[in-house]
Amino acid sequence: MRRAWLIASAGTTLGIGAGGPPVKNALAVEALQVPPSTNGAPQMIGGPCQPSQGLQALKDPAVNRGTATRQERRVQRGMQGLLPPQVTSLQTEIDRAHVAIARCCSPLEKYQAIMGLRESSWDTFYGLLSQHIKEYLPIIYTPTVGEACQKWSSLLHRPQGLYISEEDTGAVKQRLEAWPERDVRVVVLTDGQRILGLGDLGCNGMGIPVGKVTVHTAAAGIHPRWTLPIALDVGCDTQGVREDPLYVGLNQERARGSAYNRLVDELLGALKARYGPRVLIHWEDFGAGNAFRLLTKYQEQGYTTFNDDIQATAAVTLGSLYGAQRQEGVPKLADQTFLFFGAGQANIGAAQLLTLALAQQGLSAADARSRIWLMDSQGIVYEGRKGGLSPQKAAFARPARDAELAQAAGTDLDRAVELVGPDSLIGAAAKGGAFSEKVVKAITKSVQQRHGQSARPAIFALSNPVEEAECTAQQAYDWSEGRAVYVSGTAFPGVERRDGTQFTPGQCNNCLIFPGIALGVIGVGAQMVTDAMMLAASKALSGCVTAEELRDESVLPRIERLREVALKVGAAVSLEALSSEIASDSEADSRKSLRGGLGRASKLIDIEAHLRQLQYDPFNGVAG
Ligand SMILES: O=C([O-])CC(=O)C(=O)O
Ligand SMILES: [Mg+2]
Repeated sequence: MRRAWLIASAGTTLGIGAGGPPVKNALAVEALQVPPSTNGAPQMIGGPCQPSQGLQALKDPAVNRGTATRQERRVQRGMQGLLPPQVTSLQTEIDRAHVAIARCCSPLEKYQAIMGLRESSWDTFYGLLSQHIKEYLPIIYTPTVGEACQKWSSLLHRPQGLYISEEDTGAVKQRLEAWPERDVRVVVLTDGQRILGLGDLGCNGMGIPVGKVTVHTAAAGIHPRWTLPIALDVGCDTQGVREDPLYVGLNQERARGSAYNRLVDELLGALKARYGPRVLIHWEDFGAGNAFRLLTKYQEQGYTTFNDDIQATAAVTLGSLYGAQRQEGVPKLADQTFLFFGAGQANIGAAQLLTLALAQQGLSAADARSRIWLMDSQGIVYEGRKGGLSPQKAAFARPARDAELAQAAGTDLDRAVELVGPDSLIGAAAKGGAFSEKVVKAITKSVQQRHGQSARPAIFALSNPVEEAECTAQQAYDWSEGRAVYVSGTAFPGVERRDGTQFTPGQCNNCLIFPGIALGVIGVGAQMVTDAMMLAASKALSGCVTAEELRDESVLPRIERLREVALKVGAAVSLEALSSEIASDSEADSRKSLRGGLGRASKLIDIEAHLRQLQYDPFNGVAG
């Protein structure tokens, strides 16, 4: 079939392949109200001018709605006979999927069934997620996605993203052309080196960007067409992964140095050339040695980019600290001492953002840093420690006068807590069980000594998946005699109080932040992702927490409110981009009121309305 691609200007209505945001049905082909392109690329809408027919159409997840396909559509697209005669609502299709998935016996079986649905019908899949997000988020995302990555090589998939391997060096542009979509706005990229807390899974890490783009759509309504998951395969240093005869990746040690850099550079250049200068690059689960370096390098080169594990995790951690402050007994942020256990991307990012938050509360940068202690596998980080420090750790190294204390603590966390006397303990070291009874008792005692009997420590066990968590919610509660304000990276079941009542602490996962960042950036065509935008996101997140959630010991909004939270975070991010003049001119000009003289609250409402218009809604698609 001859294929022709349509190039559209913002706001026009075109006949194209199905699946975009809603609209009129002119010319007996799907019509799409083309949302304004904010990535600076010519807006080419993917899809042949002639819509696919019959079985071909039903194999397209953007078109297929199963029995919810309208009769006229069945006739137009030659689908009669290929579908059972009953024409139902999308709700019936969703209910059918729900029943079918409920038959699966394990989380991994559910993962396979639901991801199969994603490959078969976007509207049914995202409709199902919108109605059952609490049930399915732990399947499509952490923790089950971790198990899926560990077993990726023995799962059956249809292509869900792009694999770019070291062998593609020199031909990345051509590989990128295999991806059918012309208007991609968010690329989630991993090299698989540090998948959750599971280590180097190489090419099997693909499950993570696939899960993240799914959450971009489910939470922020980023259209599935606008997202592209990429696994960069440069090898894998985990012997066990490579020895699996079914392993799908390159059977080699990880490429490093110039070979690695050349491939990343070529990929980033190709993405920019194909999708425009403002395509959002979301880095995910890179090793610490590359994560900071690549982020800085491509920020400096003018890419619109953020690292989820550094910046979005930082924003949700800071959001949790803001939320914790709203609980009675928790000292104000500016009066606290913070001990970060683990000095990897998550905790360094959180320490960096916290420094900015404290500066906003009037502390000098030096004073802010003096409240922060970092502890890694060699103990407390201090100036002049043997073996040297990375620049990121060096920024938080304790002055030489603390060397003696650090040496006395050694690598014992309970000793460090006794000596430092923190009010907040933030664990992100992927050391399951590191917050022992002794540690929890020591921090509870130290907070009470400094701030009085009713004071409460913040204990954050952020490592993923669940077996890597530093302590469970129940342990934190029991060992602190009910005082700990607790959050975890992966959801825990409810905690039983001594009086028999239950409560459920919040889940401090970057999924409360990254979808809103993408929505906020895309919504105004922001040219970069700044720390100020991350701070704005944290504040918006903690602003979403309700009094009822606080009463239920959740200092973060409930995960089932993901979509509502993404919109609030997105609006705050867009507003920050507009105020600091980093929104693209064309987009901001088309929405003068967003820049205009309205008050902050009215502007936020106006921006939310604008962002809502851009969101994909499975119940309002064109495919039916
Ligand atoms: O994926 C998650 O649940 C959070 C995350 O980014 C990580 O742990 O690397
Ligand atoms: Mg991650």
